Amino acid sequence: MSEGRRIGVTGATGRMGQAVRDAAEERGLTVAFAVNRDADPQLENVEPARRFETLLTETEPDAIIDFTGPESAVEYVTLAAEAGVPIVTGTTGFDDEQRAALEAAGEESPVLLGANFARGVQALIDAVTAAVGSLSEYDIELTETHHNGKRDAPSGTASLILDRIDEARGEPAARVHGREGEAPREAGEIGVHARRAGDITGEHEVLLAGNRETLSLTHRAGSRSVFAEGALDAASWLVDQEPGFYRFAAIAAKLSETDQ
Ligand SMILES: NC(=O)C1=CN([C@@H]2O[C@H](COP(=O)(O)OP(=O)(O)OC[C@H]3O[C@@H](n4cnc5c(N)ncnc54)[C@H](OP(=O)(O)O)[C@@H]3O)[C@@H](O)[C@H]2O)C=CC1
Ligand SMILES: O=C(O)C1=N[C@H](C(=O)O)C[C@H](O)C1
Repeated sequence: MSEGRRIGVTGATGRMGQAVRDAAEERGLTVAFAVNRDADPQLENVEPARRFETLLTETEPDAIIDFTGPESAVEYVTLAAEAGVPIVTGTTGFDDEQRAALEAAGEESPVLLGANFARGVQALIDAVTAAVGSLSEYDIELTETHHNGKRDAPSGTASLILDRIDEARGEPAARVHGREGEAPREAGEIGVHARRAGDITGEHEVLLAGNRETLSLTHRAGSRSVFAEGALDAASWLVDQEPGFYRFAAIAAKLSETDQ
């Protein structure tokens, strides 16, 4: 997002909300408002979530960036769309109904969803798709590792990668979440493993194994600023778009050509 633009931030005191505000400040953007569910009245510049609608009208931001939880993200996306303000959400863990609500909001105003705003993850997905295409008979296991505060599992990124593998294979694979007891591997299934530990920012590994070789493709995020920068780039692109429901994966390549 370019200097001088004004953004609203939801989930502002969360891990990502804080990273977005820091990245915005570094770029010379103005945070028009910041809200959090239970904002501490002692905290400067963060208001309680119930003031969201009022702040939308009062501060007229160019775009909103949301990293909260599925229920609240749907609420913010719906309200922003009604007000005609473009909104980027990086929240993960949506169910089908919530996803449909996000898509419906896109009919009124630009809405962009991204399960992972790191450029390296987009490259990982491309590499995985290519590998699955040429190693079609190999077993696949996916492991994602995140900090101990993460709520949803598997990660939004893991689900995205699994969807792309299904597309590359031309059919949906059975997703086996962890294994316990007598659980021999069935042909074609994908084992999915979610680890939660310490303050790990986010790692995704796709393992492809044949009988005499393995290929391991891994992305590790070194800092949340990677996600925050990607979300700001997405917002910068979104403010010039017509109403619609957009996915980060579909525009990431355009951003890397222009903004980096
Ligand atoms: N797309 C991407 O690149 C990335 C996506 N994410 C996703 O972003 C989301 C947030 O992650 P993270 O920042 O680590 O989580 P945190 O729990 O650290 O932050 C979420 C924040 O949202 C606040 N919140 C919850 N409900 C509301 C509400 N109704 N109104 C306003 N604020 C609210 C929480 O407040 P309280 O603490 O009071 O509940 C908290 O401050 C997750 O879904 C995560 O998977 C994370 C990293 C990168
Ligand atoms: O909760 C996180 O931290 C992250 N969530 C996203 C996800 O669920 O894929 C992206 C990133 O891995 C960090």
